[in-house]
Amino acid sequence: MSATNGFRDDILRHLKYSLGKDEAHAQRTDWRLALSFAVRDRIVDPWFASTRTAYARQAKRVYYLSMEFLIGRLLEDATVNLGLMDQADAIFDELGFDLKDVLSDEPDAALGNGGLGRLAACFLESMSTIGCPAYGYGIRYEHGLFKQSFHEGRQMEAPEDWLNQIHAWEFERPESAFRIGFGGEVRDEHGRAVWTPSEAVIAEAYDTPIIGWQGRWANTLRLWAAKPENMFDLGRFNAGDFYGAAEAEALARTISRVLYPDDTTDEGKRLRLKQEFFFTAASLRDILRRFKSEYSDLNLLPKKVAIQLNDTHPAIAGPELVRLLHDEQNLALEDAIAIARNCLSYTNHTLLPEALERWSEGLMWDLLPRHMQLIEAIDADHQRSHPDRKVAMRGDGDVLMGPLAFGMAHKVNGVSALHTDLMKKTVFEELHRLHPERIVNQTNGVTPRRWVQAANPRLSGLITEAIGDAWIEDLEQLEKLVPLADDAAFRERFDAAKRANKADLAQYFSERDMPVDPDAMFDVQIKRIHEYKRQHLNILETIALWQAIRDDPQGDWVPRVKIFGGKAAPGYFFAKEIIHLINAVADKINADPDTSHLLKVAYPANYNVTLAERLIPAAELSEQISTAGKEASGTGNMKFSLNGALTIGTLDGANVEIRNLVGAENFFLFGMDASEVVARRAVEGHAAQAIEADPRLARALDAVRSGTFGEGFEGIVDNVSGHDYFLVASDFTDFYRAQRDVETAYRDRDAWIRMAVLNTARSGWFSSDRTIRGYMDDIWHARAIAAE
Ligand SMILES: CCc1ccc([C@H](C)CC(=O)N[C@@H]2O[C@H](CO)[C@@H](O)[C@H](O)[C@H]2O)cc1
Repeated sequence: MSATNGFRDDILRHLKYSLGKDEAHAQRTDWRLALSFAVRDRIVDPWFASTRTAYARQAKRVYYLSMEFLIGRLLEDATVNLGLMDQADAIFDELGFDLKDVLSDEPDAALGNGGLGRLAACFLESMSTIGCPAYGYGIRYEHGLFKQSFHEGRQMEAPEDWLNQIHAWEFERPESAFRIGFGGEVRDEHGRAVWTPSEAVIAEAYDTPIIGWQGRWANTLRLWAAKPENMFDLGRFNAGDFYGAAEAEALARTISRVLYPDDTTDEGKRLRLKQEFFFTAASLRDILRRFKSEYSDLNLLPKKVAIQLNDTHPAIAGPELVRLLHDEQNLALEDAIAIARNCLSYTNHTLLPEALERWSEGLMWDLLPRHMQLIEAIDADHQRSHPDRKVAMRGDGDVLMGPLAFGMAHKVNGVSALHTDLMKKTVFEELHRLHPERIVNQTNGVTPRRWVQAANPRLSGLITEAIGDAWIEDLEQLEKLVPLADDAAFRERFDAAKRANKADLAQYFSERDMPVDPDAMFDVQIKRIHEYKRQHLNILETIALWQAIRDDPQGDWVPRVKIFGGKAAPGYFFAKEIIHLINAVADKINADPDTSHLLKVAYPANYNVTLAERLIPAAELSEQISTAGKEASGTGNMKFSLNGALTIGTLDGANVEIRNLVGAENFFLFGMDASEVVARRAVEGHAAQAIEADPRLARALDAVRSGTFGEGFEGIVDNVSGHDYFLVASDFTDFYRAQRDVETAYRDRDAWIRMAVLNTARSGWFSSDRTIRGYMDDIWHARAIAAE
C-alpha cells in the first residue's frame, strides 16, 4: 500500500465516517475537512512524541503569551511541512478536483491585527521546526479581526465568524479548565492576603498542534475560551425569564467573544483588561500545574520555564505570578518577585505613545484589587533600590504597563536594531540607565515555509533546483544564489517565475473587476492603515505621477500598478479617510482613458494573511515608507525581499538591516532618518515650506482639495500642509525622486532582475528561525531537542 494510497484512503475514510458524506454528495468544504482530518492524523504522533520527549528529557519549556496569533490558514502549511503536497495534488487531481480550489475553502484564523500577531504565528512554526519545546498561549476569539468591504470607497466592517463551521485544527480540552476571578476584595488573615473575587468565569483550553518542517516536532497552541461557571439558570427559565436564564453564559463568553481591532491605540477598555488578565492568569495556572507535575522546588522554576510577554498586553503576568508564588505557594515576597523576574521577559513592539498601555489605578483596584496591592509592592521594591530615579510603574493615577513589564522582566527586547536603540534613548531611557544589561535586540524574522516554500512554489522550485532544499530550514544558504545573479539563464527563469506569479494575480484581479496589465510594474503597499505608515504619501505621489503623465502622455513612462491592501481600526477616522481617498483616486485614475494603460490603482478589500500570500510573490516593488523612527521593525518588508521584490523605503525599523544585507545599490532609499525627522519636526512651518518648494506636491494637494477625486478630503490636505506630524510633505520630494529612480532601474530588465536575485539571496538572515535561536540563546536559555 503506497503512502499515497494510504493517504487517499484516509481522506475517503474521513469523508465517509467523520463527515458522514458519500463522494457523490460531498461539497468542497467536505473534501477540505476530510483532507484536513487525514493530514491532522499524521500530526498527532509527532505531536505526542514531542510532548513525551520534553517530559522525558525534563526540558526547559518556552511559553509565548500573546493576545494575538495571526495564523491565517493551517491546512496548506501542515501539508507542506509534512511533505504531502505532491501526494495531495495527485489524489485530488485523480478525484477530479483542483487542490488549490479545495485549499481556498478554508477560512483564515484571523486572531490578530497585524505585525505583532503574525510574528507570534511565525515564531510558533519556527520553534516547532527547530525543536524548541514551547507552548503558545492566547485567546480563542469567537470573532477574529473584522471583515472589511468597501461601500462607495469607504471601509465597512462586518463580524468575522471563522467558527461558524467545523474547525478541523483544534482539540477541545474540557479537563484543562481554570476558574478565573475578578473584582471582590482582599482580606488580611493572619498576615496573609486572601483575595475573594466577586465574579468568575471558567477558562477552557482548546489545543492546536503546530507542526514544524518535515514533521519532526510539533508544539501546542493553547487558546482559552471563556465559559460560565453554570451554563444555564433553569430556575429563571422556568420563571419565564428567558434572557436571565442565558445571561450568565452570554456575560462570560463576552470575554473571549471578539478581538479588539486596534493595533496602535490603547482604548483602555475594561473588557480589554479582563481579556488580558483572563488568558494570562489561565496560562500561568497551567504553566505552574505542569511544572509542579514534574518538580516540587519552586526555586527551579526559572531553570525550567521561560515566559515571553508579547508586548505589554500580558504584562499583568508579573503581579499574577508573584501572587501565585507568594499568596498561594507561600514564598516570601522578595523571593516570589525574584523567581518571577527570572522567568519573565518582555518584547516591546512600538514606541508610539498612544500604543503604550496604561490602566487607571481605579479600574485596577476595582477589577484586580490584590494585583494592585502587589503592583504597589513591586513598584516600592523597585524604587527602594533606586530611590533617586524616576522609574515609577505608576503615574498620574495610572499603572504604566511598560515600566511594570520592564521591572518584572530579566530581559527586554526590541524588534530591530534601530528600534532597540531608540528604546534605550526614549521610552526606557531611565530604566535602561538603571539596568544597562537588560535591553537586548532580537530583529524580527518570518517563516520561509509559509512565505516562500508554500506561497511561491515557482521561486522555491527554482531555488531548490539551483542549491538543493536545505535552504528551507537554513535560509542563509540562499547566499549561494549570489553568483547566479550574473547567470543570464538563471535570471531568465527567475523573471519567468515572477512573471507567472503576476499573471496569476492579474487573473485574480480581473475576476474581481480590477483588470491590470501583467507587464506593468507591480508596486505594492500592504499593511494596516496608519498615518506613520504613510499610505497618504504613496497616494499623493500616485496623483503627482498621474498629473505628470497627463502633462506628457507620449513620455517614456513605465506602466505601473499601485496595489494597496490594509484595514483601519474602526475608530481611527483619519485612517479611514486615507482609505476613502485611495479608492476615490483609484476610481478617477482607472477610468482615465489617457492614462489607464500606464497607471492603475488596485485596492482589494479584506487584506489578510491569505491575500498577502497571493500578493507578495507577484510584487516587484515593496513600499516601506514609514516616517523614520516609527515602524519598530516591519516584517512584510522581509517577505517582499525574500520573494525577489526591491524595496523603496526610509531608514526605519528593519529596513536599515535589509539595506545593509542586500546592499545599498539594491535598495531605493529616500527621506530623512530618525534624527533628521526629530530636527525637521522642530522647524516651524516645515510642511508649508516643503509645499512651497515643490510645485508637484502643491499641485497634487490642490487636486485633492479642489474635488478632483470627490468631496470631503480637506482633512487630509489640512493635515499634510499643516501639522504634518509624520512629515509627508517634507519627505515628498525625495520620495518622488526615488520613484523615478525606480523607473529608470526597471527599464533595464537585466539589471533589475539581477538586483531582485540579490535581494532574495541576501535576505536569508530574516528567517524567524534565526530570530528564535537568538531568543533561545540570549533570553530563554532553552535548547532544541529531537523527538524520540
Ligand atoms: C493596545 C492596542 C495595541 C495593540 C497592538 C499593538 C501592537 C504592538 C502593534 C504592532 O503590531 N506592532 C508591530 O509589531 C511588529 C512585530 O514586531 C513590527 O514588525 C511592527 O513594526 C510593529 O508596528 C499595539 C497596541
